[in-house]
Order: sequence, then C-alpha cells, then structure tokens
Amino acid sequence: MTSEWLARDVAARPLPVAPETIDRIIVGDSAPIRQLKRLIAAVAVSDAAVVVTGPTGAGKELVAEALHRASGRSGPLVAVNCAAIPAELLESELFGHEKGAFTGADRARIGRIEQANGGTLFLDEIGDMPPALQAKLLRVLETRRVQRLGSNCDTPVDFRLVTATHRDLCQAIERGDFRSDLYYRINVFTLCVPSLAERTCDIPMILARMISDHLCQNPAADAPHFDLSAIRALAAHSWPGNIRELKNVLQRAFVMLPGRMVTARHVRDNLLGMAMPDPEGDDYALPEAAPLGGDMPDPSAFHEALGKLGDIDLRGYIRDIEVAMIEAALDKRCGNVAQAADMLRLRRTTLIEKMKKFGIRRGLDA
Ligand SMILES: Nc1ncnc2c1ncn2[C@@H]1O[C@H](COP(=O)(O)OP(=O)(O)OP(=O)(O)O)[C@@H](O)[C@H]1O
Repeated sequence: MTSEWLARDVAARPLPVAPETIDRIIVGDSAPIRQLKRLIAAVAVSDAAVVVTGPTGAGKELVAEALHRASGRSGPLVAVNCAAIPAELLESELFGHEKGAFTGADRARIGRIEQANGGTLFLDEIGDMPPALQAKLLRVLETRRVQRLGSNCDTPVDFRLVTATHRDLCQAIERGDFRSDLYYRINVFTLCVPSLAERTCDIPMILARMISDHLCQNPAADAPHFDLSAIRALAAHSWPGNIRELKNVLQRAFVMLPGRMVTARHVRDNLLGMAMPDPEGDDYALPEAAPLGGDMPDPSAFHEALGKLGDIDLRGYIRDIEVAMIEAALDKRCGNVAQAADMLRLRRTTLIEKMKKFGIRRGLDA
C-alpha cells in the first residue's frame, strides 16, 4: 500500500483528526507539506505500522510525534535511535532485562518496547538495527508480546510502531542487511518527508516559528530580522542538512546579528559562510520598535506574493514604494526634511540625495 494510493484516497475524505494538532507540530504550508499533513491525519487513527522516510534533518521525528499526538493514544511516545546505541546495549534497551540477566544487570529494568505500551514506539534509523535484533523485533510484532532478557515470561504489549530511516530499505534487503519479512511488517504505510530544498517557500514560516520558540526559551534574546533579500538567499541555498541546518543558521544569526536586519549579504557571508559580520552594522541597525513600524506589511509577505506573479519590474516597483514612502513622510512632517529622514531612519543627506534622484522638491526649495 503506497503513499500515492493513500494520497488519492484521502484527497476526497474528511480529515479524521483536527488538523490543528498536526499544524502545531509540523510547520509549513507548501504543497508537499500540506499533502504530508493530510496523509498523517488519515493514517494517525489506525494502528498500522508506518515507515517515515526522508533525508537527514528533514523532520522525520516530528512526523512520528504528529502521528502519535493525532492518534489519540493515551500512552507515551517512546523514541529510540537504533544507530545511536551500541549494538550490544540495544537489545536490553529495547527488551529490558531481569536482575542477573548479564554481568552488570544488578536490577530488573523495563525495556523501551514495554514503556511504549498504550502509546507509540518510534524506532529511528531502523535500517541500522543488527540482524539478530530484527528477528526479535519481528517476533514481538507478530505475537504482540515481549520477553525481557533473562526471563521466561512474555508480557503482552500494545503499541503503534513508527520507524524512520534515511537508508533505502529495499536496497538493504537486496544486500542482505535487512529482513524482508520485517520490512513488510513495519511498512504498512510509507510517509515521505520532503527535503527543505523542495519546499523553500516554507522558510519564512519555519523561521518565524523557530524565532518565537527561541524567544520563549531565551526571553532576553534580541531576534535578528530577515529582509526579503535574505529570504531569497536562504531559498536559493541547497540545504543538504535540511531543517536542522536552517536551525543552525538561525542560531548563528542570533549570536552574530542580534537585533539587526539580516540581508542577502549576511546570509551568504556570515550565516552560510562563516565570516564575522561588521560589528558597526553598516546595515540598518534596528531600534527597539518594530522594524517597519505600525502596520507596514512584513517583507516576507512578498515571498508568497512573488511566487504567484509572473514577471515583475522590481526596480520600478521598489522605486514607486520609495517615492510613496518619502512623500508620505514629508507630508506627515509638514515638509521638514530632517524630521522625515528621522522617520524613515535615513541620514538627512541620504534622504536629500534620494529626493533629488526622484525629483521630489518638497522641503528642498525653502
Ligand atoms: N516543520 C518543521 N518546523 C520547525 N522545525 C522543524 C520542522 N521539521 C523539523 N524541525 C526541526 O529540525 C530538526 C531536525 O528534525 P528531526 O530530528 O525531526 O529530523 P530527522 O529527519 O528525524 O533527522 P535525522 O534523519 O537526522 O534523524 C529538529 O530540531 C526539529 O525540531
């Protein structure tokens, strides 16, 4: 049963779970992410096993979390990274052990599979699970019972299995590294998480969420502000590390450009490149107030608008905006150029230069 089949099937059906639950966890509104969220909503309420695939850092663990939250299961979400635990410890980690089961087992310990009872077991990097454990896991899935190391008794378990891997499991089966019978057990549904490069229009939304999360955890932090050129530079990057890489870029921006307007040059030189930014801030250092003041549209709004447009005369459009804003500031300050320059956060001489360039005479002739 493939995602394509499911995609066709769910397109026409009402969603079984509130989409807000999934929206809160998975940020993004691009077509591939909207499709992924619909699939999660459709699959979440069943008990079927799900394999989540996708490149590293794309958000596979978040998909497991969304599946769990939307499933309504009352038990916990228990996550185990099979690649991060040494093979010799993974067995007791998953299955638990009785006291004295092996040297050093000085007390009994419940395994992660039992911990997930009533909830969801998320096995990350299942493609890295040693073959002997694959056989044991298969037995648990078939019998719905688990046996701790050193015990003769089986304990019944009820969990929903979600697995993830960045490996191609079909190739692993061909190489003999992964059991095909386990593959068919764990792979009732496949959910593919798109790479960030396939959904760069989600970058402004993801950045906004990451900034607000960062500010929640560090209320004293001074957030950087990404202008349209910065967003476009971010969208042009190839993102081999996907959202994890974007998170790192934002962390660098918090450290190197706090409270400053981040431009395309900063993105290229200081955030994707590692050069230190100019400490003086030749860009527009921001005062405490909102960068554009009052009700001005956020520059990121253009990102979406531009996506829907065909060709645009960018220079002409920006010139019209500049002229309109300069004239509005001069009106507001009754033709006083110095005060209008303050309002626009420009040097007086810079404003005069612009006025001459655009042929705006108001306030210059007096
Ligand atoms: N849509 C999203 N919105 C905001 N943050 C996200 C989103 N998707 C992923 N992240 C963040 O990106 C980081 C990587 O996500 P996650 O660990 O889920 O990726 P992964 O695909 O499981 O990575 P790996 O392949 O290395 O296991 C995490 O810090 C996660 O919180």
